Amino acid sequence: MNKLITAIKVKNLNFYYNTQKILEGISIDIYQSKVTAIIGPSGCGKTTFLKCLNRMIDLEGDVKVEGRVEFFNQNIYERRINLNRLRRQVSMVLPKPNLFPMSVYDNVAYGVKLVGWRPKTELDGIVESAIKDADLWDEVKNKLYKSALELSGGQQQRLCIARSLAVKPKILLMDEPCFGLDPVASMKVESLIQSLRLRSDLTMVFISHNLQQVTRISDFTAFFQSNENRIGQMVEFGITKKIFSNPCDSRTRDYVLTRLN
Ligand SMILES: Nc1ncnc2c1ncn2[C@@H]1O[C@H](COP(=O)(O)OP(=O)(O)OP(=O)(O)O)[C@@H](O)[C@H]1O
Repeated sequence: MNKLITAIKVKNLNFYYNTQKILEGISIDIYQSKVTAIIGPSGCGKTTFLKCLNRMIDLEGDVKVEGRVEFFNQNIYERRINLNRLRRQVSMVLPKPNLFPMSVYDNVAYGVKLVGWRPKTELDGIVESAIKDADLWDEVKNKLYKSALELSGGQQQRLCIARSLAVKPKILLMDEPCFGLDPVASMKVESLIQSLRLRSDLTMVFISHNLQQVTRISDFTAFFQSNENRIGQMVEFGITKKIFSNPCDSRTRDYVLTRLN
């Protein structure tokens, strides 16, 4: 493997909803241009962790974050951080498509327009290339001005990814991107992640309960689990092949083996 560059460095992260501790002592490096999967049982804090990486967690109300999350060496919990810029650079796709009740085109153009005015021809080019990057162009090129909500669930999810790609994020966070999709639609999202993997300018982090999928599309895997006090911890992090063939921790082995076989 080539020399790894850290895009996001998480150092000793603790997280609380109200006063309840949800995550404890999480330290992990997210490597640039690589795909990192977050796996673990329901309720161990995977989504919470993902939202800490671009401060979407701030929107959850009474929360407290301790420790550091550095995005290319800058602590994102510093006061002077520009949150809109951060969330463009570290973009997040949710489990259920959350498109706006607007046309396909306007959904993808939305974030780009927020950044600043551009001539129509330039905007058209950005929208087309983001939809192509999301492997969706052939399916929607004749429906650009129709409501995005008329697309199938799988197409809507790929359009959400196109909307994120349009603002040229450095990191794409995806929380169970195949949630609720049928196997064919799920496979299309998976192929899309595979094709985005070839891009050296994009780093991806995704949560999945489908461990077969994790072995197919991730380079690194982090296994999270709640401890006896029901606080989420990262049990193990490593190269996906190693986590699934020869993990260091018996808890990882138990989780992975019972779900893969
Ligand atoms: N907005 C909230 N306020 C209070 N507690 C919350 C909130 N959101 C989540 N929690 C709690 O935080 C803990 C971690 O939840 P989280 O959704 O991060 O887990 P998860 O590992 O992503 O679960 P799943 O795999 O089921 O999606 C759970 O105990 C959950 O009930």
